[in-house]
Amino acid sequence: MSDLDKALIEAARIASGSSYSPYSDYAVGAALRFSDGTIVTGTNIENASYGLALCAETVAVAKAMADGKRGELEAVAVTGPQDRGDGAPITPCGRCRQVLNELAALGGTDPRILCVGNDEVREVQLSDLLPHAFGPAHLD
Ligand SMILES: O=c1ccn([C@H]2C[C@H](O)[C@@H](CO)O2)c(=O)[nH]1
Repeated sequence: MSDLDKALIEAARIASGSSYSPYSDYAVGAALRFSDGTIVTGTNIENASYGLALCAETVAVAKAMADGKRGELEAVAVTGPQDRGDGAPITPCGRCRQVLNELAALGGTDPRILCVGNDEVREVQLSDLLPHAFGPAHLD
């Protein structure tokens, strides 16, 4: 794995340290890398009204876009807790796939998604996770 990808995964892990997840105790970290090298991170933010939880990936996209970031989204790393489940790589939920797709479409990329597990990093493309996506082009 490249040093750039290792750094992206590390950034996601560090971000998960700020997770506010008292209800699930499931800290997720996400890190976005743009083609200019910029990294934007996010972590999950839960709510006493459980269904209002914000996922790490969605928070990262919101942070980037709120700061005016509109570049080419190159890669995304997602990390979860290492002591839960079977340690399989964590994959973005359905809503996060759609949210990521919007940012990716703006920059015209199909980003690599690095799904981090305990013993493995599974790399997929966003288009693998969300084939035939609905996006901004449909509204032209
Ligand atoms: O891709 C995912 C999947 C889940 N979560 C969060 C939502 C909730 O806070 C916790 C348990 O579902 O993990 C994310 O942040 N990203």
